[in-house]
Amino acid sequence: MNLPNKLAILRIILVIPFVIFLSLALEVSDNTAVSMTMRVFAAIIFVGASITDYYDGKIARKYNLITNLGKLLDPLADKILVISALVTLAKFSQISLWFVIVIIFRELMITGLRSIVAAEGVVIAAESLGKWKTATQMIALTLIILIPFSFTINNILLLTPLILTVVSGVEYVIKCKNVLNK
Ligand SMILES: O=P(O)(O)OC[C@H](O)CO
Repeated sequence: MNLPNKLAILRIILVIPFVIFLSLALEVSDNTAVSMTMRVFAAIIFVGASITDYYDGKIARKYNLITNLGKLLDPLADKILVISALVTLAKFSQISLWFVIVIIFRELMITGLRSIVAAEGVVIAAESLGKWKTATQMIALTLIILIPFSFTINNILLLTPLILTVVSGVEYVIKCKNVLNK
């Protein structure tokens, strides 16, 4: 359990206070001081957790701490964080449930494929498109968490991450298919 993996675990643990603050913010009206304060707390935790995503990879590469556990844990922690934000926002009708379903479907499918391929002895780490997908998801979600936009604007903000989620998902499916066909 090296530092990058500990940071990924921290990202998972931070989901608990994050969901509590975001739910509290959305339960009260959109523009009260209480709601805005809760939004700011939720956004700070979300951004903090997202930053650990940037640093765990950087530290792992710099200090040669890349492990198979890390290659699986890092994307999993990102997915847990992003999905927790999406589900909470959908629960309070802030974003389209269909967007959430598509993203969860992709994330579950890729995690499943990663495990199947890992059982064959091949570990598929995050690709550049997958990293962009996660980065754009985190940026769009930070804006949606922090600012009480309308339902339509929230969904427009999620369009780019949604497209990258699908396209990068297809890229992984092709990669896994090639590994399994070998
Ligand atoms: O697209 P994935 O599943 O490889 O996830 C990418 C990671 O979240 C990048 O840190």
